[in-house]
Amino acid sequence: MDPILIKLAKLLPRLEDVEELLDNEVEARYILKKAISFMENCESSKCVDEEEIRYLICALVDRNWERIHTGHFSSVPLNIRKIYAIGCYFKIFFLLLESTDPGQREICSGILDEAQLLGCMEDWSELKISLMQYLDDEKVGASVPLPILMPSTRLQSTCDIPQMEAPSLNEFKTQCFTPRQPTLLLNTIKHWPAMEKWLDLNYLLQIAGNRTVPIEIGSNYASDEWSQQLVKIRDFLQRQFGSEEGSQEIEYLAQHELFSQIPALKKDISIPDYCTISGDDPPGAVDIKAWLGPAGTISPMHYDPKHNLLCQVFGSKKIILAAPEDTDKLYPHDSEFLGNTSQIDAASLDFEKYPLVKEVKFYDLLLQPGDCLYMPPKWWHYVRSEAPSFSVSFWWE
Ligand SMILES: O=C(O)CCC(=O)C(=O)O
Ligand SMILES: [Fe+2]
Repeated sequence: MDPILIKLAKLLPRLEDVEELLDNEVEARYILKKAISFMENCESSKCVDEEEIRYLICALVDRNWERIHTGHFSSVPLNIRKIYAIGCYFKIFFLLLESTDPGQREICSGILDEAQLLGCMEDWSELKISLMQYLDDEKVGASVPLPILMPSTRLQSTCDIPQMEAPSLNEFKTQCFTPRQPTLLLNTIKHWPAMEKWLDLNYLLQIAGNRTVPIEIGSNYASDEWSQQLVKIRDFLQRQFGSEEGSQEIEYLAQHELFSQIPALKKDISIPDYCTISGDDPPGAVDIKAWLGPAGTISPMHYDPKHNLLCQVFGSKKIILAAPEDTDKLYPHDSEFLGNTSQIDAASLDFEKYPLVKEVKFYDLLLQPGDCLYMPPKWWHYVRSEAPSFSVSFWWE
């Protein structure tokens, strides 16, 4: 066995670590007990049961994948997600015992991403990070090179909210944060390495192509045709920005914590200092989300509970805002999961169907590369990309 793998295997969960997860989980207990004891001894002896344990671990992963996909994700018990993640770890080790060639490592990297996206892995973060490094040293090339986007020049456009040129922390605090005033902050992220590097989509492909991410399919998450899928970034980039671009259904890598999944990309951005200004003492963590997609992605009118800086790396976005005071006139959906989302199409208002909308004050703006939009909590926003676009949002309290 590869000496690095032997070291990594020592980080695998032991029975005493997972005991409390397995209270009513007879099947999982039986399988994990066998797998744990196999891995603890795999250095010294060849275990006769290897084939059987490998099979059982795959069954455990499949069974808990099904349980995770039954009902709404938010109601899946945490221990099921943890058992799924642990099963994935063991599945990866069994695959690596078979072979560590690049193809096999890519398969394992996909399993690890799914474990991270669907499972709950916070108790095993050392193992996760070490495994990620071990699996992720392959660079991916494109079969047909992806385009290198041109830096765009600033367009004249209407802006119904105040604009400030990279304000100081104090200006931001007194003129935006404290009065809860949405503001367009011009040329605020011009210094990010991402501003140049990400224009070359082959760079994103190289660094992240092998990784699996959740993609939204269909242009609007509130419509019936909308769905989500886990896909390789390579396939997503090729479909949406490669030579076939435009012939496909719109796919959107939306609201995803890409930078904790792929730390190499985080080096290209930085958390704006404005996020240190906080109503909480000490300030809480900042949630960083990536939004990458072709022209025509739509986030329907909705609000979020936190302060938000939506930063634009490339492409531009048409944004329509409305104040929290107008919530009752924006016809939020009745369902629990869409309660923060309006039924109206903000880009094409239908006063007959939604008469109260006539009384709403809407604010239009165009978010352009290098700029960021400050949105206070609960402000409604509709967002449509006008060109291939990459934004990064920072949410904080
Ligand atoms: O850019 C988008 O499509 C939506 C962004 C958004 O809703 C947010 O940052 O909260
Ligand atoms: Fe949002």
